[in-house]
Amino acid sequence: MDLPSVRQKLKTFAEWISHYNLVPIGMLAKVIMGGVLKVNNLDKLTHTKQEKKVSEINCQLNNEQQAASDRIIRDLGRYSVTVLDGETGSGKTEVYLSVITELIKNENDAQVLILLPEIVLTSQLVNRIRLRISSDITEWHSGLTEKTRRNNWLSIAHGSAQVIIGARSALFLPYKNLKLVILDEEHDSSFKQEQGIIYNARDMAIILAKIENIPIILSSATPLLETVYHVKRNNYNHVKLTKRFGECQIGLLENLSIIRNIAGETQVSKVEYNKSINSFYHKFPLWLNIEI
Ligand SMILES: Nc1ncnc2c1ncn2[C@@H]1O[C@H](COP(=O)(O)OP(=O)(O)OP(=O)(O)O)[C@@H](O)[C@H]1O
Repeated sequence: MDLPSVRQKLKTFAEWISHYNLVPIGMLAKVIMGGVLKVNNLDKLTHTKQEKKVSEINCQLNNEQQAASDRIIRDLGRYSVTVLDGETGSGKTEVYLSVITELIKNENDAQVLILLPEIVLTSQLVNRIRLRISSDITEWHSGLTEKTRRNNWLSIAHGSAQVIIGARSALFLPYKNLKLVILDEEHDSSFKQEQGIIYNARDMAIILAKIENIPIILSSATPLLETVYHVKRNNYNHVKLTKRFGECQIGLLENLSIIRNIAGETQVSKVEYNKSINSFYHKFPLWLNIEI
């Protein structure tokens, strides 16, 4: 039977997680096997080979997005953490999709992992990417049937799956040639797994990138304070999108970057602005002391 072997880097990653999160390595082995390798179903371990067909992205980036994409592409090929910071609707997803296409264009066998905080976001993004760059997107989350799970796990291990979109546990898959990790909505607390194996997938994704010596992109409209701290210390690269794409409007002034932007463009009166900022400051006092 043509079963993939476990790469040393995956073992190193599992050992690191086990040590850091005080988790028995056996429990991690089970997650790595993805519920796929079972003694009584070895005969079912065959998979449909995926056709590699990531194509040119059919989207023209604006100047700011293009500059962001170019900046990230410059760092492909080695470990780096880049914060892709831009308000909702500024086109962060389009930027990282263009990075993915560029990467796969240059390296035909490269695999990319996009980690999302919620399963429900997975299918939305899968549909969007299918329209944009490729029909072969591989999903990984608890909502898959056993058969799909088996097929996807094997495609990932054999390297025929190229763009993998998943929830937390996708971190532990046996990638053959992982070259880029993207963590979308990096601030989302759902990246914390609080049952069974307790870990923070956001932090562990950075460790995975470090061990694999590959770049990781942290995408967010509201980066975490610890992310802001690392940007200020120059530990992370910082790429900023300052404009929403097109002229779409957002209903509520709930986000500091929106409040700032509106103040900058003086679309609201000073009194309204001060009222918004004071109420925000009341809720999140630390934010206002940190400019990035
Ligand atoms: N260069 C572009 N060309 C065409 N459409 C674009 C472009 N950039 C962004 N858009 C469109 O603008 C909308 C918002 O873009 P996108 O989802 O990439 O933003 P985002 O910053 O990732 O948003 P969120 O923070 O909600 O994840 C989408 O409908 C997207 O298709």
